[in-house]
Amino acid sequence: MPSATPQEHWPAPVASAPVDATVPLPGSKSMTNRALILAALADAPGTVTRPLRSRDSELMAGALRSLGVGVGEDAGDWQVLPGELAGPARVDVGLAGTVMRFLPPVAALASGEVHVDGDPRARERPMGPIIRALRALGVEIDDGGRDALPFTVHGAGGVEGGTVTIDASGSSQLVSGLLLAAPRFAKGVEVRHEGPPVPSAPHLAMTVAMLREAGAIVETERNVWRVAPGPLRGREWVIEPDLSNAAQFLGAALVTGGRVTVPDWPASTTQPGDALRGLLAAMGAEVALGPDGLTVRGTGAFSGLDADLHEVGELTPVLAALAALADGPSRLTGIAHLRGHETDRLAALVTEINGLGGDVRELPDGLEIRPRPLRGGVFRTYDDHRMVMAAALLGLAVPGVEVENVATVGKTLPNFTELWTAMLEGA
Ligand SMILES: O=C(O)C1=C[C@@H](OP(=O)(O)O)[C@@H](O)[C@H](O)C1
Ligand SMILES: C=C(OP(=O)(O)O)C(=O)O
Repeated sequence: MPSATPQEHWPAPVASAPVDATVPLPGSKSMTNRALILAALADAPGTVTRPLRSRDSELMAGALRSLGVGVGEDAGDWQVLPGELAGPARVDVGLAGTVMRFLPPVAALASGEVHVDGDPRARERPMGPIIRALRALGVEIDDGGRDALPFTVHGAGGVEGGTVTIDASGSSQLVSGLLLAAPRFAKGVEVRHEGPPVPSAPHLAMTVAMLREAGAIVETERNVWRVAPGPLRGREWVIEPDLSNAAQFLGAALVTGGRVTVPDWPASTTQPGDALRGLLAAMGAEVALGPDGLTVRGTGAFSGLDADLHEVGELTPVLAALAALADGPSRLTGIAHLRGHETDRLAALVTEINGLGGDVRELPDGLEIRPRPLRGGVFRTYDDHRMVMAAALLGLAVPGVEVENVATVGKTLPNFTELWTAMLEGA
């Protein structure tokens, strides 16, 4: 099936039989963009093997190049040549949370001006805490009083660093961004979080683990992270498949009562997508992790889900779609911060699933979903890749789901429609 252009609606295919497929997935967005930052700040050249090639990771590579880092290509892998970081530069973060939160602390290490901006929605995503934290660490930033994008980092060729307190309840990336560049700060950093709980604990664990793999000294306590100043090693980063992007494929096994295997599923990982094993099992799937990868089997019937998704928020859109097709009601909580994601995901899911005849209600911190017979219609995606993935899953069971701007899925999975079609053809 050809990919649709942004203006066309993509007719989500209905499953005519239980799926029976093995779906190899491209690399993790979160690992790829961390590896690029750590490689750029290293003391020797490095490589990123099997990286995700998508809008978010190309934006990260482009941003680093504009600061003087060599990011070359070799058969789809990236070779990273750290260089003197210097402006003037203009950085486009697109709608990538990882770029908008991880790049400014790197820009602060450069000499010269670095202007940072992104898509219109990027200007609405939480940035204030990291802007204020960088200022407290000695960085000059001109944001015109907006406390948000766009802004200009006036790089002085180095960052003093030290201790800073921030409220990272809006996004774990506000902490990760400070930590990833901190080995290069003169005093390193101590980040203390004060406020409602920080979401996405696995992503923070990923930041700490990858920093340590690069040779950084990192200590953590509850709501405190300390990174000592010191060199980062140039090394090879081998990127795991993106387990969050497995959600809709594995979900297809439940919806159709079939089987989906995702190869190369790591035996242990910091990726939040690994939680799919427990979450899908709780909905009634048979889940087996073996030498072939992760295999999920559905029986045709599956139950609703009562889960706190605070730590794995990015799984919400696909789980909500699955819940709308389940045998019983679901309650997904702990995800108020999704209002600051690519779109207000709670509002978007309520509007679009209910637009197909569903019954989804917004809670102060989540969603309540009561399955109802759904009908076809246009499913709007709000520049959110995961809304495309959610719509495709609904379309397996609901004839006539038309997905608006399917190309927006290229944020993290440019070959999504091809993989989806191949899955349905039993690849
Ligand atoms: O650090 C990362 O790679 C990410 C952290 C999470 O962000 P939030 O903590 O803002 O939800 C997650 O949702 C996002 O997709 C990727
Ligand atoms: C929230 C997400 O992305 P971002 O990295 O832009 O925050 C996501 O991928 O679900």
